[in-house]
Parts: sequence; C-alpha cells; structure tokens
Amino acid sequence: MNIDDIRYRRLGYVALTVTDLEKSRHFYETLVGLKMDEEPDGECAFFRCSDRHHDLVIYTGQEPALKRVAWQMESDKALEAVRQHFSGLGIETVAVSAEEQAKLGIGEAFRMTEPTTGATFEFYCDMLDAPSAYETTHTKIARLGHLVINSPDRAATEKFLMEDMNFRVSDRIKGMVTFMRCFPNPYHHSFGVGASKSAGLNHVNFMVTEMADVGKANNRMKKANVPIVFGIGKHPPSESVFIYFLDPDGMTVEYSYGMEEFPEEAPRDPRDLPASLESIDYWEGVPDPKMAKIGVVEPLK
Ligand SMILES: CC(C)c1ccc(C(=O)O)c(O)c1O
Ligand SMILES: [Fe+2]
Repeated sequence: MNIDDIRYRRLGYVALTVTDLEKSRHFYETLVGLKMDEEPDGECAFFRCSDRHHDLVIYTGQEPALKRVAWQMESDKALEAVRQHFSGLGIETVAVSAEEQAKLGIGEAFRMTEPTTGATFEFYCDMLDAPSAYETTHTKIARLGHLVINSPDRAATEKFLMEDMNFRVSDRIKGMVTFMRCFPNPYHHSFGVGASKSAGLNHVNFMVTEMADVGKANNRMKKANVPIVFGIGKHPPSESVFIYFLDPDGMTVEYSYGMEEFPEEAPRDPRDLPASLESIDYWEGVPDPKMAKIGVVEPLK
C-alpha cells in the first residue's frame, strides 16, 4: 500500500454538537431544508440531502462543537490504506463499534485525531441507502458541499492533509485559507483550512442547484430572524454565489451555487490569491464578525 492508494469518494458526513436538539432540528429541517427520516432518539438527529442514510448528524451536548468530519473512501482497499498509513505514523486509530456502525448506517469504520487541529476524522467506505429517494423542499440542495476548519497552524494542517491523507490543494488565499479536494473527488473543495488563533469550526456548506436557492434563502432567513453573516456574494476561488447564516448556536452554515471541477489527470495548478476581501467576494461584501466564530473542536472520546 502507498499514499496513492488513499482515494476518496466524497466528504461523507459532518457531525456537530448542538445545545438544544429540538431548536437545531427545526433549523436544519425547516429552514435549511434537510430531510429527517426518523424522530431524534434524545441523543442525536440524522439529516440528509442525498439518497444516503445521512449527510449531517447533530448530537446534543454542553457547547456547540465540530464533533467529527467523516470521509467516505473509494473502496475497502483505500480504507485499509489510510488506516495503515496512520498506524505507520504512530497515529492511534480507533475502530467504530458494531453498535455505533449500525446506528450510523455505516460499514467498517475508524476514527483518529487530526494532529494539527485536534479534530476527529472518521473514515468509512459503505453507508446504507436512505429509505426513499431525497426529495428537495424549498431549496434544491444538491449535496453536502464542504467543511472549513479553523487551524492555529494552517501550513501544518495543509501539509498533513496533502502528505498523509492524499488531498490536493485547489487554491489558496494568502494568509487566510487553503481550499482542498479529497482526491480524486473533482469538486474544487470539500475541505478548507482557515488561519485562526485557535482550532474550531469555520463553516459547513451545502451546495444548491439554482441561483434562486441562494436568493430565496436570503428572504427566508430574514423572515425567520436568522442572522445572515455574509452575502449574497460571489466567491472568486470557486466562482460560486453564496450566502452564510448562523444556526441556533451561532455556528456558520453556507449555501453556495456553482463550483469548478477538476479532472483526476492533469489538473490546473493551485493559485495563490492575494490576501484581500476581493479574494472572497467579487461583489465587495464584508463578512460580519460573528461569521465562523462558534464551534469548538470536540476531542475524540
Ligand atoms: C470566506 C470563505 C473562507 C470562503 C471563500 C471562498 C469560497 C469558495 O470559493 O467557494 C468559500 O466556499 C468560502 O467559504
Ligand atoms: Fe465555503
């Protein structure tokens, strides 16, 4: 096995910790437009925007947090390759129990602590299908798009993801953020690393199918008194039209429309965009200071 055997299908799912499960359930189901198949069991609630078991899971807890980020591997071989690679580095890998696999609707899986941020990463290959096809609601959500994490050492996080997880850099905004793809997934970024004083959640993104989904969110969130913290705008790195808003705990969620795709062979080189607001919004918007501030990194238990 070598590093090239570590191949991903996609950003699998994101797990967040919220302080009020019912409030957050209402937000993610009714305002974001995700589908919940089963009533929450008191511990957690599963949501989807695909035909798979879940794309987002929220757990109840003491403080808002990024609980874990889960990566769906391309094959069992790729799952074993990444596990062996971490073991070779002396990084502990913790198997997900059969009981928890059953609850999550996933096959064999393991977790580890990403060493530069302390974030919990999970790796699995198989996830059950949902009981029915995903039907869009007010918003034509196309997929769970990406997660951006704040890192106290952006260069070190980027290096770990490239050298030890076989990610690729699509673009950087100097001193601010690195956009990365989990190879060979084609999307411009399924993960971003933001420079920050401490590790934490920056935001979770859902890709939408029409520009109207972004415009409608602007009106829907305002009507529901949900804080909009950036947008509507257009991002230069991925060329997407975006809006960011806050969940009930203040964690940042983004909708965006449009994203560059990369071929597996002979992709373009990453660009280094200047460290300025023009690099995050063609339309000259300015983010609210509350954007990307809430969500500690929850350690692996
Ligand atoms: C402002 C943030 C970090 C940002 C910048 C650019 C893009 C993009 O090009 O898609 C994002 O998704 C972002 O979240
Ligand atoms: Fe984003």
